[in-house]
Amino acid sequence: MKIFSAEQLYEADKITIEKQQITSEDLMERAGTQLFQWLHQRLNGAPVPIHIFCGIGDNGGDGLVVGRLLIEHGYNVVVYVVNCSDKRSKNFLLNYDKIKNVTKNWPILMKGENDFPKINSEDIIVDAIFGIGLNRCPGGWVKKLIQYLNESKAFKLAIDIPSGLYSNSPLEDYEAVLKANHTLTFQAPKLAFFLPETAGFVSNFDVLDIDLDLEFLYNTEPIAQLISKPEAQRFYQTREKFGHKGTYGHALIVAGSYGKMGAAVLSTTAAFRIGAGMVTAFVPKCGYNILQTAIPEAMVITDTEEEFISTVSFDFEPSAIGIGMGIGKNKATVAALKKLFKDSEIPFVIDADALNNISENKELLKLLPKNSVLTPHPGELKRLIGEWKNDYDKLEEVKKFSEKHEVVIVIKGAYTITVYGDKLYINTSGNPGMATAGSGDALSGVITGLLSQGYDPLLASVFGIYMHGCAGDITAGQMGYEAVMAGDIIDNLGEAYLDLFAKPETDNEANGKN
Ligand SMILES: NC(=O)C1=CN([C@@H]2O[C@H](COP(=O)(O)OP(=O)(O)OC[C@H]3O[C@@H](n4cnc5c(N)ncnc54)[C@H](O)[C@@H]3O)[C@@H](O)[C@H]2O)[C@H](O)CC1
Ligand SMILES: [K+]
Repeated sequence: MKIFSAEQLYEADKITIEKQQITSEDLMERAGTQLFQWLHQRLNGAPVPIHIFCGIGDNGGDGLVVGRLLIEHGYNVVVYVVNCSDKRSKNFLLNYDKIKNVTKNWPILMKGENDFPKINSEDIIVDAIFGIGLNRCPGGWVKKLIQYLNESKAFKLAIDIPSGLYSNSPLEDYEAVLKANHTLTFQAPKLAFFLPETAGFVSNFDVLDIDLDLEFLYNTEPIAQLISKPEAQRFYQTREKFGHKGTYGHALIVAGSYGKMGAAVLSTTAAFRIGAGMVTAFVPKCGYNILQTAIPEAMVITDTEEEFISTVSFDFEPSAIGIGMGIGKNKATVAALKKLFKDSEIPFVIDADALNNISENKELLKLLPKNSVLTPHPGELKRLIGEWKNDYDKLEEVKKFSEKHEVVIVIKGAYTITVYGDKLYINTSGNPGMATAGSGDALSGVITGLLSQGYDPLLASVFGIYMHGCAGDITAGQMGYEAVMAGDIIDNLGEAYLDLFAKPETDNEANGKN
């Protein structure tokens, strides 16, 4: 699914109105009707008090539409107009008149703190104050109203976007944003829903399709691309009947140091589980028995050093190299990286201490093999590209780094974001159970294993991240978040493949009625 900027959505509105020969009022009615149906399906006529807070623009207009429809269906609704300015949008005014024709309880004009209504914890708050037209940080009594609503225990439903949040630019005041329990957003989610500093205001959301012009949406370059199952299904490369282990590549995992051999075991196993035909682990001598015992399927080459990597040598042409997991920062290891990067044309996955070694030895940056995949967690990213002001600044800096060094950067997090040039791919699988030691080692092994099967670096990253997260979701479903360990995620990669094309369970199957 594509993510568009506010400007692109306004453009989509305009084109939809022209091409479908409708008015903007019709489009608002369409949006408001979708909102009503979502609520009506869930409320089923329940007499719960619903407080709708309308701004004076089209977000407010949506609030008036859904308010009118709820009132017409007998719901217990009070509508307030948050009079933050004397301006009124055209469609706000049209719907302000319409709602007055269906009730004698006309919208209540709010002019300040004295007008804040009493809201009980079992009530519902509908936030239609600001949408994607927010153009400055809410202040004064309007900010206080947002804080008042946040203090309420009532269920908060945001229309299009929680008021006070920009759809795709940095926040100025975290106190002036509604903390929505659920957001109903039109046509496509907004970038702010997925970034660490702002995702917390959205928590859950549903996308309401308001039938914007498909051709425009198809032809418009998005500011980011969401990666979910449909995209992953398209990335998957089927296996031919007559494949053999050589068909699926021979990956090399360069990992481990004394006390951190587990990273080598996890990444090597993950490369196998995601489908590499053969995997050789290159480890310090101390890892030989460990690897041969833990993964008999893997071949093992050892360094001349007992406890750390000093010279990487191998007698075959790897189809992909994953390096860094648990390797530590010994000077000899840095020298080995230099030599390896200089001589090699093979696609790399560069993780963990290999990234830290690059950050501390900037001459390694110039040697970075093109089309490598770098997989930093936020701390490693800071060391690599320096501090950033906010999430948007971070993304811009990472795009510049990716373009300059011609590499794929995987920014690991709740929504892992893959950056390639100026393109952003936001993963939607995964869960907090995956914040556990070794999860990153497993991901590096997965991406290396996909590279080794011939997936290009961008596809190997985006598809690998999705599969790693999907395996994590299956694991959390089996044992809950807290018990998830990296090895369990790897063990469920096979299940993740099966899940990719499993037909969705019908309600009867889900309820055990076949
Ligand atoms: N295609 C769609 O997604 C559709 C979206 N719809 C809704 O329209 C809003 C956007 O409406 P717009 O009138 O452009 O802006 P807002 O309602 O978000 O803003 C209201 C108004 O408030 C002023 N304003 C902005 N910031 C502040 C502030 N901090 N303090 C005071 N006043 C402020 C600003 O001048 C705006 O005029 C979108 O979110 C959807 O809800 C359509 O209904 C259907 C199609
Ligand atoms: K809103």
